[in-house]
Amino acid sequence: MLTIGIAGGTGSGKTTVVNNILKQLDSNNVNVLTQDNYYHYNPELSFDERELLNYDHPRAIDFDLLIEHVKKLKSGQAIEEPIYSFITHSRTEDITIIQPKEILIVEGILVLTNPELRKQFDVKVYVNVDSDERLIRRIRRDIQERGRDLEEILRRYQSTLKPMHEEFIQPSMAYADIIIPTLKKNTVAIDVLSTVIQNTLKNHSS
Ligand SMILES: Nc1ncnc2c1ncn2[C@@H]1O[C@H](COP(=O)(O)OP(=O)(O)O)[C@@H](O)[C@H]1O
Ligand SMILES: Nc1ccn([C@@H]2O[C@H](COP(=O)(O)O)[C@@H](O)[C@H]2O)c(=O)n1
Repeated sequence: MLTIGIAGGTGSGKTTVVNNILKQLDSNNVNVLTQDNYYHYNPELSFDERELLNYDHPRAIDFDLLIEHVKKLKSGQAIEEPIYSFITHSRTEDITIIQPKEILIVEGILVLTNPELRKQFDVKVYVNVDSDERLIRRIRRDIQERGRDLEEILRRYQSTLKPMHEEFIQPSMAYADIIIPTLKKNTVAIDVLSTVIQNTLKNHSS
């Protein structure tokens, strides 16, 4: 199995890059694990308490479970991936059963910050976009898709998102094999990654 880690700040375009790669491939051969589904489960906290948590620190992620799932898939076993809701700040009751496939993509802001998880990746990618652009994209997306208002987004940006980005996420770019700038449509980088994946699939089937 070829395992690819894709990191980058919030709003950098990780999900968009993954979707563009999937468009060029037979998606029957590819699994995508999203770090967002591995936020710690905090059922003992109220909604108001969960809303105040720092979701940009590595401690917010259940890396033990994420690493266990990556290892299981790599060893040919199925996993039960949790499903997270940004509306309730919590895991839902649902899960997705994922069967192993030839390609595994793991994407999320913090996936290159954890040494044990990094070891699992054959290719490490960082999507790099400046903070102004990411904040603009985040405001638009969180209002349209994640049920947030401007005040909540800006409060989170100043209190946790920006400091955590500078302390943990941006420095993790140093571990990347490939850095994708997505201020423009970066078709060349997408083509390169898709070719690496297609070549791996060809080598496995020959
Ligand atoms: N190259 C790009 N140019 C303009 N907008 C983009 C680009 N890539 C992503 N976006 C937009 O920015 C927002 C955040 O992108 P997304 O892929 O969800 O980022 P991430 O997964 O890194 O948080 C989305 O609304 C998406 O449509
Ligand atoms: N309950 C939550 C959990 C996380 N976030 C924010 O999501 C961002 C990571 O997701 P991307 O798709 O943007 O990479 C991260 O910056 C958290 O602040 C949230 O708002 N609420």
